[in-house]
Amino acid sequence: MSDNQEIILSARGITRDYVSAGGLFGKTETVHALKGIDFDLYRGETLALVGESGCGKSTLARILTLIDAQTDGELLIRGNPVNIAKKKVSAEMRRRIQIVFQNPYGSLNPRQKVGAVLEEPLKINNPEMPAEERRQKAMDMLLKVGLQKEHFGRYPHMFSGGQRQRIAIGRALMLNPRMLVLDEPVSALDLSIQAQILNLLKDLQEEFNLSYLFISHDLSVVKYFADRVMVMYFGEIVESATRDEIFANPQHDYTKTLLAATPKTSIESIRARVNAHKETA
Ligand SMILES: Nc1ncnc2c1ncn2[C@@H]1O[C@H](COP(=O)(O)OP(=O)(O)OP(=O)(O)O)[C@@H](O)[C@H]1O
Repeated sequence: MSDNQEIILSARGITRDYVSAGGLFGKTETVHALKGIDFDLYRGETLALVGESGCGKSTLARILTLIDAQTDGELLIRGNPVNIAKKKVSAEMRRRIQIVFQNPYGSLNPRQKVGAVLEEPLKINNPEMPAEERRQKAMDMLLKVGLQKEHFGRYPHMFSGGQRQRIAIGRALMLNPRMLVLDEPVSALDLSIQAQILNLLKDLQEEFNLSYLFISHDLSVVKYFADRVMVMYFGEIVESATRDEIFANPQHDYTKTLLAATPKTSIESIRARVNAHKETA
């Protein structure tokens, strides 16, 4: 956890209902996707959100990144309430929280060269910025995420999955956010590439003092990567503790079930892969 305990984001009783028509006899149906989520995210920490498919992880990710509105409850960014449904949100707040999705293939525009992908957030956020300055910032970011100068003019399809995820991470960082929501950022990648991307994320976190909300179904990755862990089950956080506490002494039955389903070997192997990558880097 961070030394200075500065809270970047707080969720207080966040709920999200989805109401859909077309149930039996045309009745509406309500899915209670989130049922009162409470947590604080501190500066510089990685908070993992784990749970099985359908438990509400992506719904929470969309609310935290101001893509979707909560049905009830309060979201605070550095103490300031934000509510997109009530238009209580500034461009500055949007800038501060960015998201990286699981699928680097789907999240990049195939018709945009990498340089343009990286320049776009600056173009939208600060149209007055001179073109040359924008280009330079995009080029600096390209190198920072481990790509090369000559990649600037290439299209996304010319890159591997890992390289595309580097581009997506670079794009997310262009506006100097304080927080990234990482929604299964390495799940679509080969195991050896996962280690490289996790290392890149760790380096960037240290350099920019970033806070991460790290969504994952893979507890071996979480054990390597997270400082704290929240376990979600049917729209509720059923357990929340430090990484070491969760893995050594899980309290909730569902957490125990999740842990029992993760082979010890996979936890060891992610550590070995990451260390191997560090040695060759
Ligand atoms: N637009 C929607 N309309 C109706 N129900 C939805 C909608 N989006 C999500 N849900 C429902 O809300 C619940 C939570 O879904 P959500 O996608 O947040 O879960 P998840 O944990 O992210 O799952 P996955 O890992 O499969 O993406 C599920 O029951 C899902 O069917």
